[in-house]
Amino acid sequence: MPRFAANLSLMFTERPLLDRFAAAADAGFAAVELQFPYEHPADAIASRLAAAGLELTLFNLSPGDWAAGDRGLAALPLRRDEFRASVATALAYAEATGTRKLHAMAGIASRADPQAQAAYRDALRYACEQAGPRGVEIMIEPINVRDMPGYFLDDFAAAAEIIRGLALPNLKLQFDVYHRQILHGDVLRGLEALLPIIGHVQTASVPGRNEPGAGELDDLRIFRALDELGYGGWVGCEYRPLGRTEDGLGWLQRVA
Ligand SMILES: O=C(O)[C@@H](O)C(=O)CO
Ligand SMILES: [Mg+2]
Repeated sequence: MPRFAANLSLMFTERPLLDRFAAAADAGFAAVELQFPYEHPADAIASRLAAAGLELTLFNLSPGDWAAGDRGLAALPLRRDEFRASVATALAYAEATGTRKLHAMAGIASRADPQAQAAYRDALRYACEQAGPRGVEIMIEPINVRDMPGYFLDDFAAAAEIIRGLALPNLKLQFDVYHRQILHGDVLRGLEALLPIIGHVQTASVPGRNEPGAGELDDLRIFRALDELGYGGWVGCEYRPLGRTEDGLGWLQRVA
């Protein structure tokens, strides 16, 4: 079975963020991921990771002003400077926390807009150039537009075309099984076809985005397929527990 990382933005939310690291370690996780770490100084996160003996596998670049509706900056031509600043901030956090994967969210824009397309490619080139010498990979993740209406990158084939077209050694696909199933289905064939460009995988049941096994897919079969395909990375558990986080970890014991 693959190795699982708890997503501390959605799991263990019964406590403040900084207290979730110890809770994840106590529950048996060796790694965690985060959506946005920026409310806390990087060294505060680093010391909680060290104290809990955890690896931080991935977090996102700043998405802009989430409360105002921003969902990333990469495809927004007028936010180029802000995007570039977010790369520098994320790389400083990555260095402090030993994180090797960063997800660059695209933003709310149309893929049919040539200016958005050009901005996106320029932003990804810039982020990869900055991240490469530091041993960091940049992820792009197709997100379903039921959850995020108007999101630029809502198609796995489009993401693959961008990654293959840019041909940057540290630009990879974040394959979130939850989004894949809602957008296209055909999860196993998708994993198989896209494996060479996959840099990170995330899981949640569909449609509720809860514990693996709680939805319409055979999530355990998907985990086995990841193993069979030779995926050696972490699987981020980006789900909202149905009840108390610890009470919903039976699926993890079953796959361990
Ligand atoms: O799937 C998601 O929503 C996340 O991976 C993310 O980073 C954006 O919220
Ligand atoms: Mg995701």
